[in-house]
Amino acid sequence: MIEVTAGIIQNASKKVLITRRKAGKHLAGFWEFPGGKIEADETPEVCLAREIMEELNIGISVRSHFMDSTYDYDTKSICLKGYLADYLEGDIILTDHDQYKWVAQSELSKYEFAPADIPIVKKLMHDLELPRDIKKLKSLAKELL
Ligand SMILES: Nc1nc2c([nH]c(=O)n2[C@@H]2O[C@H](COP(=O)(O)OP(=O)(O)OP(=O)(O)O)[C@@H](O)[C@H]2O)c(=O)[nH]1
Ligand SMILES: [Mg+2]
Repeated sequence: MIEVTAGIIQNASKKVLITRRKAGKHLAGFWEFPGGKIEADETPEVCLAREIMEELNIGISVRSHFMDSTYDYDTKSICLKGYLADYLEGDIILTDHDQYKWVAQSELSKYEFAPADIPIVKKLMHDLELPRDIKKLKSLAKELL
């Protein structure tokens, strides 16, 4: 099982950074949360910050673990470790990707993500719906009281 970190990186306006894998790479053309393989003796947090600086030239601050998603591709099995992170500094320079986008969390389902990412996208969309459900419950409770 290959352990891979993936950053759900948010900017000041809460948009999330997604990147598209360039031609020649495994899963070329699919969108992903940028990151990469964890090296020996590296924590996921250190790995993620390193990969993001190497691949995108930006500094981030890793906030917390979000969820893991395991997926068996034909040639390899991957444990994708999703972490929430904040954008800090730097202008994006692409090396492993041919496109990047800052997107609202509610728009994530419009993009074709790598298969291992789908559960992470689903959870991000689901978490977004929670506050709305709580509001509905509150107004229902008021009506009943
Ligand atoms: N970084 C990243 N990799 C993902 C995601 N989803 C997913 O299936 N993968 C797969 O995880 C594997 C390793 O990721 P990677 O190619 O970014 O690893 P890396 O940066 O260390 O690159 P390298 O192997 O070219 O040195 C790839 O097969 C990639 O397709 C994702 O959201 N982010
Ligand atoms: Mg990578």
